[in-house]
Amino acid sequence: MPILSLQDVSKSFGALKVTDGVSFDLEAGQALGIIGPNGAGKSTLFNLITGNIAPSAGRVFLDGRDVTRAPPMERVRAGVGRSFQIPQPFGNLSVYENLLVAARFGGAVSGAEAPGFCMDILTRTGLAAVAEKPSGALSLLQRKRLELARAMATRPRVILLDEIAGGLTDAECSQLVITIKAIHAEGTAIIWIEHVLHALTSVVERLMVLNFGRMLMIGAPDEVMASAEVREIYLGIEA
Ligand SMILES: Nc1ncnc2c1ncn2[C@@H]1O[C@H](COP(=O)(O)OP(=O)(O)OP(=O)(O)O)[C@@H](O)[C@H]1O
Repeated sequence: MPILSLQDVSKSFGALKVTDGVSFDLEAGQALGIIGPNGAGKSTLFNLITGNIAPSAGRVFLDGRDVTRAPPMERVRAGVGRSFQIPQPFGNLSVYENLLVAARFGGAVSGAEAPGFCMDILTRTGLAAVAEKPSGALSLLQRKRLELARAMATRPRVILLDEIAGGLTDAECSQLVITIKAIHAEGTAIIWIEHVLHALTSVVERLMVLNFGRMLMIGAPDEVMASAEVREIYLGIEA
């Protein structure tokens, strides 16, 4: 059974149909990339998965359970992790303290377990050496790593990443990709919206193209990128 399933999900804001009949399944441990032009409805799709917005039509399932009307916190507890559901990092708190707040907020660990749990995530996301640093003093790459760490703090089985590679140099991006690959290799499913295509396609097994809220194509990344229609849409927006 897929861990996540969308069935004919649509969302309109007034007359604007932002998500138009999207259906797909995500199996446990799978990594799916999402690409599409600005305004294609990518972030809206994440909000529909996390429960931050309700669909106008269609259904969302987690582990076969209909969560279409379930609030965000219930979905977090069911294993959907996304960094921005947790309050933004407090710049004057340390990296470790920020993660502790996220872990306690997500309810994934008891007070006694939390320190070890958080240090383990900081190690896996490459932040152990800066655990005591105020998060406001981090480099961009480290802030991205903290975003990843916060997404992991709720013990997710699927992590939603929204343009996490944006703004990084090629070298920094490669370092972040190594960490994301390691998290994926541990069995965590990933859905990743990203304009930095080479980073995305080095991680995901499947790629979805959204255009005007509709799923234009989903499949193996090389097949999707070989499509003439996709190449045309993507012309000029590839990072
Ligand atoms: N709450 C809202 N109310 C009205 N319109 C909205 C709302 N949220 C999003 N939209 C509109 O829906 C469309 C899709 O937005 P969305 O942010 O999902 O696109 P996106 O593919 O993530 O774009 P980007 O790559 O720029 O982040 C846009 O036209 C946006 O203006």
